[in-house]
Amino acid sequence: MTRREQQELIDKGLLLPLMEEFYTIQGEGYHKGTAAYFVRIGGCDVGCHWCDVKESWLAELHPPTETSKIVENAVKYSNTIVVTGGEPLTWDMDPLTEQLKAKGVQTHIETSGAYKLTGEWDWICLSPKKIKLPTEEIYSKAHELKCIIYNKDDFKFAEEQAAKVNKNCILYLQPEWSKREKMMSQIVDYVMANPKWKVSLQTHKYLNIP
Ligand SMILES: C[S@@+](CC[C@H](N)C(=O)[O-])C[C@H]1O[C@@H](n2cnc3c(N)ncnc32)[C@H](O)[C@@H]1O
Ligand SMILES: Nc1nc2[nH]cc(C(=O)O)c2c(=O)[nH]1
Ligand code: SF4
Ligand SMILES: [Mg+2]
Repeated sequence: MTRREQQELIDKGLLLPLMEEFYTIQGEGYHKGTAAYFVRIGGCDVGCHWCDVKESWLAELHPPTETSKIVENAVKYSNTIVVTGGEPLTWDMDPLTEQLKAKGVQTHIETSGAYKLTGEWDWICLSPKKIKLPTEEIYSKAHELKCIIYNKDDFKFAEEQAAKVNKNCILYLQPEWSKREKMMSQIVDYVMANPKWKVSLQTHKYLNIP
């Protein structure tokens, strides 16, 4: 295949830069505690300084993989597939989710929402970032809003984002991992004072699982 042919398939979402895939327990948010197969797609240019998967950022480092092969493999493990990254919406998610839905599995996405929403999703976890805000369209579609708290200013940003989501969207505050000791007590106080919010922890890190 020439580079140009490869790029055309990537543009169509028929090839995706696959970083890793693993069967684990969803650690975060509404579905925490539920077994799911994770598909991590490389490529992200949002640039969160505290990102816990910076190795995902450069798409070129991850092998272009046939979407059909990703699906064929993933459905062997679980009937819930979590697509994450990197930023999965960097790519056209229509072929991936169309094929997953054809196999009858649940499709979940972890996204910053910074790019056009593609794909057919049973669950959208929107985790907005100040440095590259979500597109307007995703706020009406998100099932959960998961705001990361790194410092005090992040509570204000979380409220601004909560004002934009639909009324059924479940609201979470999740401590940034390296600041968890400092921020957790503030998050606890905040959630007790503002009970529309819930706490989300990265429980997989406490459990030492992927
Ligand atoms: C690695 S990101 C990949 C998906 C997408 N790019 C996004 O940011 O939503 C998966 C989730 O981990 C969160 N996350 C990343 N680094 C984190 C950290 N250091 N502490 C807490 N949560 C983090 C993100 O906000 C997001 O909700
Ligand atoms: N167990 C587990 N749960 C997760 N929830 C969101 C994750 C992510 O990196 O997107 C993640 C992850 O990497 N592992
Ligand atoms: S948007 Fe997600 S993957 Fe990209 S840098 Fe931020 S946390 Fe990491
Ligand atoms: Mg993670």
